[in-house]
Amino acid sequence: MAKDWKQLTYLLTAAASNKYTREKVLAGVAICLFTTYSARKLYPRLLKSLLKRTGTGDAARSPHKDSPNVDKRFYQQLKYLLKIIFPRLWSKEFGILFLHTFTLVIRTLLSIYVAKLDGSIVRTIVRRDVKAFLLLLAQWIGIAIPATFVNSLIRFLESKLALAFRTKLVEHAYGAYFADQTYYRVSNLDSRLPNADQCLTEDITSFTSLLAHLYSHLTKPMLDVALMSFTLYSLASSRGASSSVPVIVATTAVFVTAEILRAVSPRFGKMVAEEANRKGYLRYLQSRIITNAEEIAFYGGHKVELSLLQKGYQRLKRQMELIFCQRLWYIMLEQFLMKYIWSASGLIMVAVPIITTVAVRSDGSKIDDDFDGGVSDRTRAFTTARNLLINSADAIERMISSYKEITELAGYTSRVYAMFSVFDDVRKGKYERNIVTNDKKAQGKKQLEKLSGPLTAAGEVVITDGSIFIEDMPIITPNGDIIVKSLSLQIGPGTHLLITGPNGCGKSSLFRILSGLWPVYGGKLHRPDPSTMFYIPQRPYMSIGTLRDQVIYPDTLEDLQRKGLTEAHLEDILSIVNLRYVVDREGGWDAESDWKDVLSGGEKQRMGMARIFYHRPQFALLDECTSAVSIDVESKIYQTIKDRGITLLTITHRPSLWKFHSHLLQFDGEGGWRLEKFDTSTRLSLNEEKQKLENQLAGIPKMQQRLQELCTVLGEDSVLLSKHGTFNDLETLQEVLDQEDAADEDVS
Ligand SMILES: Nc1ncnc2c1ncn2[C@@H]1O[C@H](COP(=O)(O)OP(=O)(O)OP(=O)(O)O)[C@@H](O)[C@H]1O
Repeated sequence: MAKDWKQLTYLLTAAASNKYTREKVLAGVAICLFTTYSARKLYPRLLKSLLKRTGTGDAARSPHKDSPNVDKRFYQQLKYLLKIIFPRLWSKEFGILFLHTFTLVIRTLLSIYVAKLDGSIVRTIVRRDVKAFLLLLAQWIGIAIPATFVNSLIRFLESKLALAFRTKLVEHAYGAYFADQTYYRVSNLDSRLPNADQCLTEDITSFTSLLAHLYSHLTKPMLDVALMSFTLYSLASSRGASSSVPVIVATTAVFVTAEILRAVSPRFGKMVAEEANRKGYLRYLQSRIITNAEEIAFYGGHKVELSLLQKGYQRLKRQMELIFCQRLWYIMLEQFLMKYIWSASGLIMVAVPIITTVAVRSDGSKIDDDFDGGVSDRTRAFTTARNLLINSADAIERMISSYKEITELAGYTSRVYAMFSVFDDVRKGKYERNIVTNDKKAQGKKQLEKLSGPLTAAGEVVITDGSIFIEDMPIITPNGDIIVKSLSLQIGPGTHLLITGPNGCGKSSLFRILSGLWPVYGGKLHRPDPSTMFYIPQRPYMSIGTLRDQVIYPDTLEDLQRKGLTEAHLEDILSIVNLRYVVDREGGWDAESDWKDVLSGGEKQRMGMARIFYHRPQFALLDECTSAVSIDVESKIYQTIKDRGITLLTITHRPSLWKFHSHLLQFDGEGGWRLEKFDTSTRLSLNEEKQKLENQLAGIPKMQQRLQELCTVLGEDSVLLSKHGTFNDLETLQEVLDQEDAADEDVS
């Protein structure tokens, strides 16, 4: 065994040794050049030529626009991602990579050793040398233990490498996704990343697994080819054969194969990216059903949802089938060229030196003059060479066949890179969105003005200590629609503002701008830090966690303890919103449940209001958040908020809440607005009169219809109807009634 190790070392240092003649060294250099050429030139050439077919272009910011290919852009994107994975040289990831590479080298050396051992065993069999055979067999079994361990270690380190890569990317992605409300902006203000969840989970996993796999699958074959070619060369040289024939045969076989595969390779990168896209869409459809299960069940909407799911699945299936079909013939061709054509050229490579030369020992005696005519030695040489050749062919096959995987990697690289670049852009306030035209959107509504060109957040935003000051600020949707052209108002502490207006006039949008979710596209906005404003939305949000977590959201238990608050405080808060009973009903503060389903609509809204009393903000932004709460509890909650010194900014349609506000901001739904001091009593009496009139007039069409019926039954005309026909609107009716009154007065 020690002898064989010695031989291996000898082979590796042979090039530097002066035992080789000039011709041998030149042949060795030729083999090394061939190996290097295959690994470094042929391969990229193959990739480059493919680019010509698929078309290149410099890195566009959004890879979804162009199909991902193995091109300059792919290398740039990969470089960007590798910088995230390997932030510095001395990192854990580099450590694993180094260990993995070291194991791959060991594996190659072991393969060479095993190939030679195999040849020697065959020779002992041909020579019928039992003692030597048993000795070599013991060596065979002995080497199997480290060899199998190294094989298993390679897989283990590959998985560790993939996990380490994934951890780095996930940490980076989460950091970017949760910075500056990017998670909101990505889906609401930008349309480049429709399935961020798919990118954050599936795509990162696929990318990192493929990257680690490819590292292993490219490094090992390159090492194999280099070391095994050298060993093959030394075997041929030991028989005094020229190395030129094998080199020419091998180069021609590899070059021709690569050229053929280049010409016919399908665009796997593009196909894989599309597959990931469709997977993401299907996932989105499924998650929508889980989120809205109750609503869909009430509507009985399962047919529509099922058909949407089926369509989504069919789209994915079609794409997967396309990839399978392309792979079917591509792999067939690959196998044909690499297994059969290469084997044939391999046999030529092995046979030529053995057939054409006579091996000579260093003392000048011919091996063929041995007692068996040199048969056993030729058999050993053939077996060893064949083993090495099979291993090398296998290695080159793996290198070329991994091109398919590289194109797939290009697909995932493009998606993961796209995710990071969109996160980056959105964080910097650069948004791209597919603009919806007004025509369809504004049916039955006044046409909204639309901004042309890219939207830029040109407004001035200043953080103040306490008041909100808005000057000439437009309210513009992410779609570019100008809902309000210019808004100016000032809200100091204690200015309790009620906001009203028709649906879609921009009430919630004003809150989005105040909270920093939407950019300020013009004018001035001076406001306190968003952390001092607490927004309660129309749809109450329940988090995952305990009952306590629901009240203190988004604080954690540690925050609660740091603030010095106790469960007694929380119980007081729940008493204000009439929810104290929930603590007992659900089994205490530590109870965990699916709160979205466990609490009723009104309970959820009251829980939302409880958060105001826990956080005690300067401003409470309440967006129709008590529509399911009974009026008495609602009044109690509003009064307590005011008593605690919190300023109200309320969107509501309920007159019962008017009395808690001092000012009214009224949007007209056509871009206009009015701000006035709120005179609750006058407004209430006017509202009462309006409702009375509405109730009275609501009966008129019915009365009119009944009058018509009576006329038909009696066969008589009505004075009102004969004069004016039917009343199409209330104005006409009023006119008729006035005329009738005047006529009656004249008569009397
Ligand atoms: N993320 C978004 N992207 C594009 N347009 C949006 C977005 N969110 C809201 N809009 C549009 O902005 C307009 C104003 O919406 P907003 O939610 O402010 O209305 P609202 O006055 O609060 O209505 P409602 O009383 O029905 O709640 C609507 O036309 C809506 O379609």
